[in-house]
This record gives sequence, C-alpha cells and structure tokens, in this order.
Amino acid sequence: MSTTLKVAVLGAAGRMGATVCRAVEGADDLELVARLDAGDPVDASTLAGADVAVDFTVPSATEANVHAVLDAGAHAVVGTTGWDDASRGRVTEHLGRVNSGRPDGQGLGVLIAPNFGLSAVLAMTFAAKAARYFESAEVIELHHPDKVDAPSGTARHTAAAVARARSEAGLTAMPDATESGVEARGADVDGVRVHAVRLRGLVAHEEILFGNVGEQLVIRQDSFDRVSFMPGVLLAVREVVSRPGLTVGLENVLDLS
Ligand SMILES: NC(=O)C1=CN([C@@H]2O[C@H](COP(=O)(O)OP(=O)(O)OC[C@H]3O[C@@H](n4cnc5c(N)ncnc54)[C@H](O)[C@@H]3O)[C@@H](O)[C@H]2O)C=CC1
Ligand SMILES: O=C(O)C1=N[C@H](C(=O)O)C[C@H](O)C1
Repeated sequence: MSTTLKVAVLGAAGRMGATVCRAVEGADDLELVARLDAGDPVDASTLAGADVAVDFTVPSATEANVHAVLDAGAHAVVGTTGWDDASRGRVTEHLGRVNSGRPDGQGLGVLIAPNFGLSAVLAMTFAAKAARYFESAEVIELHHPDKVDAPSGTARHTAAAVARARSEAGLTAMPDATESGVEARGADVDGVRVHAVRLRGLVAHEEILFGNVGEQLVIRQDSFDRVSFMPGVLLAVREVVSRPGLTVGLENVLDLS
C-alpha cells in the first residue's frame, strides 16, 4: 500500500523554496500542506500535519527552524547553508532527546545536504577520491550575485572532504610560497584554498583543481537551472522518514559505491 507524505516548505517564497513547492506539487506520492516564509511561526499548527519540512531559508534562520520542526514532531530536509560542527551537534543532541521516547526505527530524521544536485554530489565524491594523488588542490565556486554567503556550502563541504582524504593519506601542507597579498589566495578551509566568484548570469558551479609536477586534473560541475536540485530534494524527502538521526550529505543516500 503506498502512502502520501505530507510536506511543508520553509522559505517557500524564495528561489529554491518556490521550486521545491512546484516539485512537490508535481509528485504523485507527496502532498504540499504548508508554505511558510519569513515572519511565519514554525510550529505544529503552521506545519499543518506535515511529515517532512523542507528548509531553504537563510543561514541565520535554518538551525532555529530545524529545532522548531523537531519540536512539532516532523522530519526535516535542509538545503540551507551555514551549518558547522556546533550547530550540527545541537541538532544531534535534540534528535537524541526526541527519539529516546520513540520505538526503534521510528525516530525523527534530519537530512542536511549542502548540495542536492547529482553533478555536484558526484564532483565532491570524485574530488575526495582524487585528493590523495595530488600535491596541490584548490576549489573555485561560481554563483549568482544574489547569494548571501561565501564560500558556498558545497565548496566548504568539498574542501573539507579533500582535506580529510589528504590527511588520511599522510599528505602534508600544499606548496605555496606566497609572502604578500595572502588575501588574494581565497579562504582557507581546513588548509584548502577556496575562491568565490559572484557573476550575473551564473546559477551554481564548482571546479576542483588538482596539480602535480607536469599534470593537472580539473573536476567541474554546472547547475544551470534550480530544477536540477529537485530529484535530490524529493529523494531526501522520501528517505528521511526511514533514517532516524542526523544524515549529512546526499552521498549517504545515493548508492555511489
Ligand atoms: N542544498 C542545495 O542543493 C542548495 C542550497 N541552496 C541554499 O539554500 C538557501 C536558500 O537559497 P535561495 O532560495 O537561493 O535564497 P532566497 O533568498 O531566494 O530564499 C530564501 C527565502 O527564505 C525566506 N526566509 C528568510 N528567513 C526565514 C525564516 N526565518 N523562516 C522562513 N523563511 C525565511 C526569505 O524570505 C526567502 O524567501 C541558501 O542557503 C542557499 O545557499 C541553494 C540552492 C541549492
Ligand atoms: O545559493 C545557492 O544558489 C547555492 N547554494 C548552495 C551552496 O552554497 O553550496 C548550493 C548551490 O551551490 C547553490
């Protein structure tokens, strides 16, 4: 017997939120029950019986939204950027509290993904695999100029994965003789330099550059339209209800082995 999942969208008036509303409305197994945006309270009454709330809001609001969604007894799928170890830790702790009273396997889940696009998830996965073989690695992310945060969540996630793979392989710091103008070398994310471009006409793009003596590898992905994120968002909505606890990254849901 198939069941219909009820979905609420937070940030429903935004670029991503509006696209998610259309995608949910177009899916036979999902029902859009609430569209919330800035100024709307997030509680059991405004979530209107949603099984899953999808958050595409702003970095300054997303964590509070997730706690409110959990307090209302719903699962959460989060695409908003701005998460760090501390905020993820608080959500894990909250999930532990709400799930301790629930039967095994029926706990609430939160799935946070810096990027729901298949090309971006694959680019990050390939970059993590390549990282151990190269002396140098840098990340360039390119976005529309209305984006409020830099570097992008995707670039941070990518750089952290590259740094982790380098460290596990015993690689040390990358060669870099820069003495002056360090500010032109981009942000330092776990020792990996990340450069952010903001340009009218762009949507969301990322390049991961690897270098050795005499060779270079460039991994690039381009999201030309926000509909490209929708298969990943809908997959996350369907998966999160059977994944109690915190999941970070769509790569954990896709079969990438
Ligand atoms: N994970 C992914 O695949 C993707 C993530 N993003 C991220 O999603 C977030 C949203 O991006 P856009 O839609 O482009 O931004 P946007 O600025 O178009 O939309 C944000 C919306 O959130 C609303 N909002 C602000 N505070 C709120 C609150 N407290 N409660 C409810 N709504 C609130 C705003 O009024 C606005 O309508 C950003 O952090 C962006 O980086 C964007 C694209 C893909
Ligand atoms: O703001 C955006 O547009 C995007 N934000 C996410 C990020 O910061 O990584 C995902 C994607 O890059 C689009």
